[in-house]
Amino acid sequence: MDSNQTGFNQGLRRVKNPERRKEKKTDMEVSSMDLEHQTMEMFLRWASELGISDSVDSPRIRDSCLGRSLSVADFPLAGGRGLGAVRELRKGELVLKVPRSALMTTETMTAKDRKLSGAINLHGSLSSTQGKSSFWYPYSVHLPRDYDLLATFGEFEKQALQVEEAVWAAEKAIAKSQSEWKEAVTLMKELDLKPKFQSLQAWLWASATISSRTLHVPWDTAGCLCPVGDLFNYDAPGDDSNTSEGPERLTDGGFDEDANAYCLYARRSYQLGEQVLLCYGTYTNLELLEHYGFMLEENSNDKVFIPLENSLYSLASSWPEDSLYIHQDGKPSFALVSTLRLWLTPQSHRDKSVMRLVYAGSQISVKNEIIVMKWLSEKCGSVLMDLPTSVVEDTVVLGNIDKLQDPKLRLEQEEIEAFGNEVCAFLKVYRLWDANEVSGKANRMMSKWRLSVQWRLRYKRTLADCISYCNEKLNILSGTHNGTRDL
Ligand SMILES: C[S@@+](CC[C@H](N)C(=O)[O-])C[C@H]1O[C@@H](n2cnc3c(N)ncnc32)[C@H](O)[C@@H]1O
Repeated sequence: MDSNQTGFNQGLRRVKNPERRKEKKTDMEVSSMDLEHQTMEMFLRWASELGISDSVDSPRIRDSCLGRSLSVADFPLAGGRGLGAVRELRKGELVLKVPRSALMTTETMTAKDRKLSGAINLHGSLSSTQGKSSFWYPYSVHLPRDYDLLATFGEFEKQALQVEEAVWAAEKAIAKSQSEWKEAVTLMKELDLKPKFQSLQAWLWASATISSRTLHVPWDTAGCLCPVGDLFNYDAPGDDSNTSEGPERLTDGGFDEDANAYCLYARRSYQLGEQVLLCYGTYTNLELLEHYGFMLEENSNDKVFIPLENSLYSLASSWPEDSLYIHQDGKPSFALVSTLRLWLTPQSHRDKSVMRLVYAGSQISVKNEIIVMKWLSEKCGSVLMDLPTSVVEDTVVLGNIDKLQDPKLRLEQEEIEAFGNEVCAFLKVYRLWDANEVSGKANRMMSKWRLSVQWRLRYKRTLADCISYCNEKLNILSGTHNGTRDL
């Protein structure tokens, strides 16, 4: 966000962004933006009346609950709509307080909506927030219309993930949503929800809202929806988790019993205009996709798993299977290297001194280390070779998806055909070849497909970086190896 921007309006800002498309907006786009702006103002006033505030001073009902510390703004490259700092913020400073009565939990839902008093089920409750007469309407009108969580992926987007582990995660998420929906249909009928709220589509929307927006509260395992507090976009926890200031909090806030409110704090210092981010927890990119519908190009918590031999897993009893992975920067995990060192040592050589070295995380011998690095490099190479497309091809596909999504480009059929097999297959699946315009649904599926390609590309880059890491180690080791005797 640019600190010289204009248009500041009661905690709601329009930001100038160089990445934003520069084309002139159509009348329809302008009026829908104005409407969004108006309903956002209405929402921020409503939130202020409920005592939500970004100011430490005693709450006084104002025109907006924001404007003292934060403002709503658009961050197209980091989560879209989010909250920006309207002044310099210090690390640890309280930036938002949401009183218990403003949190949407099963408890507050049933208190404010008598029709629901028999149903202790947040899924059902969410659908009933959508009517204009609902107490929660000013909040629910700003919930996203569509989500990109794995459970919402179609067959094409699921297969586009390519990597077995990821395809399987998507399959599991889709199957889980469907079976939960089937179980809930009876309850939804009892609630007499309108048929459109009983559909699988509505269920997916409600589940995704809960998965991607609820915060933990101690009294309700379902968690809570936290108006305004759920506008913070995500930042991964840093590596500085054990600084001199003590361990970094995994989530930057929580329910404070004394204040009887959900309190959110600045996790670091922020300059005026910067986006203020919240850490929702520690997630790999696949987990972010599953629970939140996005991923990070740079995520220090990302883990890349490669298929390993069963005999290696059984040997790794000291380390859980999920500790055998490659970090996003290509470095193999401590447990993976240690297990490989042992696995690649002949059984007859696995004496006490070798075991001691293995558990201490030390190299057994230069010769063994060379075998380990060669094995890992070859393994990553063969995983990459077995995947249907390469890093270069995926980069091209991503660029082509961006072109397809660009409304300014009116592409000719021949141009699109030249985009290659995957693009053509997508257009065929969604019957877009003959369509004059890309429908809303096709656009939404394109965003999910883009995420799949982005995820698999990040996965492949990590494997390629692991090969470089191993080769660098091998260079150093072969120097050592030539100069010394084997241990
Ligand atoms: C709690 S909401 C945050 C506010 C959200 N941007 C909004 O407009 O309502 C969480 C969702 O925001 C998006 N999001 C959050 N952090 C993001 C990030 N760093 N990059 C991309 N998308 C992000 C994801 O869609 C996620 O499911």
